[in-house]
Amino acid sequence: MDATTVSTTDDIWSPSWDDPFEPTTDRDDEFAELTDALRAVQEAVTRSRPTPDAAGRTARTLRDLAARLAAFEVGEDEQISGRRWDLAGRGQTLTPALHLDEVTDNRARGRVLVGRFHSGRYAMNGGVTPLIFDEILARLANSCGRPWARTAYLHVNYRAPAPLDVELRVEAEFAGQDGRKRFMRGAMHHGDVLVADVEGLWIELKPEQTQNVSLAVGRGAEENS
Ligand SMILES: CCCCCCCC(=O)SCCNC(=O)CCNC(=O)[C@H](O)C(C)(C)COP(=O)(O)OP(=O)(O)OC[C@H]1O[C@@H](n2cnc3c(N)ncnc32)[C@H](O)[C@@H]1OP(=O)(O)O
Repeated sequence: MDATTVSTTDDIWSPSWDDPFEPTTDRDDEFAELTDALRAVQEAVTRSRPTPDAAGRTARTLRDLAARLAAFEVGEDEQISGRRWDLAGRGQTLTPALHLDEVTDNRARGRVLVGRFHSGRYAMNGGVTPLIFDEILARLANSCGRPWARTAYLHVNYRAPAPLDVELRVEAEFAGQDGRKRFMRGAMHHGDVLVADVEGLWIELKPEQTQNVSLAVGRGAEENS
């Protein structure tokens, strides 16, 4: 078997978790499919209570897959993960896949669905909320040709437990600019219920702070295609 061929573990996995969104990826896109598959594994491992034998066999399979992918390791500027701006989730699996419906000069709107992998016990883990806010606020802060800025703070208020396996709406607003400082606001809703809101500060980087860093929101897709 060459490095691009992997075995499956159909005998062990029988995924039961369906994403009610449309498929997050173009199924002809192999890297996007790989990311989707990894999310499915994360969710399935979290939801399972395998026998020791099934756990051991699965662990060996996963280690085998990691070793096969290690043959394709590249530097951070060459990797695909996190740089596929055209995909929900940008081809990464740290943050739940955020489906962006709109990004304008001063507003962004998206949807996210969080499974048990990101659970803090029957509700979304409190550390995941800032991940989602950071994602959408950063996209807005750095959109429309604005020079790259980094998060200086995120002040999150948790207003209600965020339910799992249902669609949450996430909104971001560009609240103002003062020199290099960009003030951002955001909110997360489940239906009419405000789940969390946030205030964030992004600071535009000075030239010396961008050295050796490839920064381009929205150009990753073409770079990687
Ligand atoms: C779209 C892609 C999705 C991925 C999302 C990724 C987004 C991120 O998570 S970025 C990673 C997390 N953030 C970081 O790692 C940033 C770490 N921090 C830094 O690098 C620096 O502190 C940085 C760049 C934010 C600011 O440093 P520096 O440029 O030296 O700022 P400095 O000149 O001291 O301050 C500029 C202004 O900002 C203010 N400021 C800076 N930090 C803060 C802060 N934490 N709180 C309040 N004000 C602040 C200063 O008071 C100053 O204000 P003023 O101009 O009125 O005097």
